Amino acid sequence: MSKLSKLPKARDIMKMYGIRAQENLSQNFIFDKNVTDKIVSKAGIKQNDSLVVEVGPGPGILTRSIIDTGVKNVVAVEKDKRFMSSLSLLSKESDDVLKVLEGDILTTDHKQFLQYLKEADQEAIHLIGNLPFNIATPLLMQWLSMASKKSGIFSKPNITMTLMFQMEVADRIVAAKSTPSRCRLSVMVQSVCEAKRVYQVPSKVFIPKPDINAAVVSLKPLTEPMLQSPIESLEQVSRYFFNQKRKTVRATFKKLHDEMHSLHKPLLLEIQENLNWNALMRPQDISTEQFCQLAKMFHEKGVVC
Ligand SMILES: C[S@@+](CC[C@H](N)C(=O)[O-])C[C@H]1O[C@@H](n2cnc3c(N)ncnc32)[C@H](O)[C@@H]1O
Repeated sequence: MSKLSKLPKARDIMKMYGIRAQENLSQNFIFDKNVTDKIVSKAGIKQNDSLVVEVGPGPGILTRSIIDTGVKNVVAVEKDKRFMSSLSLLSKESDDVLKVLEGDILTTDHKQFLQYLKEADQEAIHLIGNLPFNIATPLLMQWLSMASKKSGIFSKPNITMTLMFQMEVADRIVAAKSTPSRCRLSVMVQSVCEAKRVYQVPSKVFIPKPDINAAVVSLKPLTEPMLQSPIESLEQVSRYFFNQKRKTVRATFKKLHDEMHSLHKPLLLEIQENLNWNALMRPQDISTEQFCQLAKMFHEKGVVC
């Protein structure tokens, strides 16, 4: 039995410190360790893996499941200072495997994670979290951008993200082309990562219970990059196409042509000819590779949407 099991239960922590869930921090807690153990098993964390970064540990049940794997370092970033006392107790009990940072994950300097890795470390790194739903998509976009530029923690190889999203967002992240949930987010994610939905979590496991179910998604940066332009070009191109979701590719190119500066019009026609796409496709039928190809051409020719 884990020595952490001697610590107060999460519900008792909430009572002891008089903590109530705050909606503005998207606090929907999981108190059932069987569920958090399952999330951790989906992450594939192994004993002696170098580092797990957890977003928003809150009362720390998922954190306990992570520590129980025997990983060398866990860095947990929590914005709500009301959890600091119980998390430092957990840190002590973990023999300092757990390091707690009070702050906002969106602005946390990744040097605070990198300090726990050796220069030549090739071991697995995990980013994990029952994400606060109000920052889940902006955080994912930030990490995709960093992964595409190999900056921050993404300068290291062998990173896996195991992240909980609202079910509808998880469906959009993993949606294949020509499926109903396909959108700009699917293209952005799949241009940088391999994405799989690995665990469906019913709303009843959360306290307070949200209106919708959630799902855990596993994301692994591609070893052979598909994106050959800055991710911002892909962002711009895919946004333009998905803003006219019902239009065919031909109609979208025509609209773009009409809106463009006259200097760019010949370049656009050249791009269109080289693409050799089915003009009757709609944005959801365009593959991620095709969007990346388009973004590269736009970037190289200096054309903006
Ligand atoms: C959905 S709860 C999950 C809590 C806990 N991991 C669990 O599974 O029970 C989200 C957690 O993220 C924290 N949080 C919200 N916004 C944050 C931010 N910008 N940076 C870091 N933590 C944040 C909340 O305070 C809360 O503890």
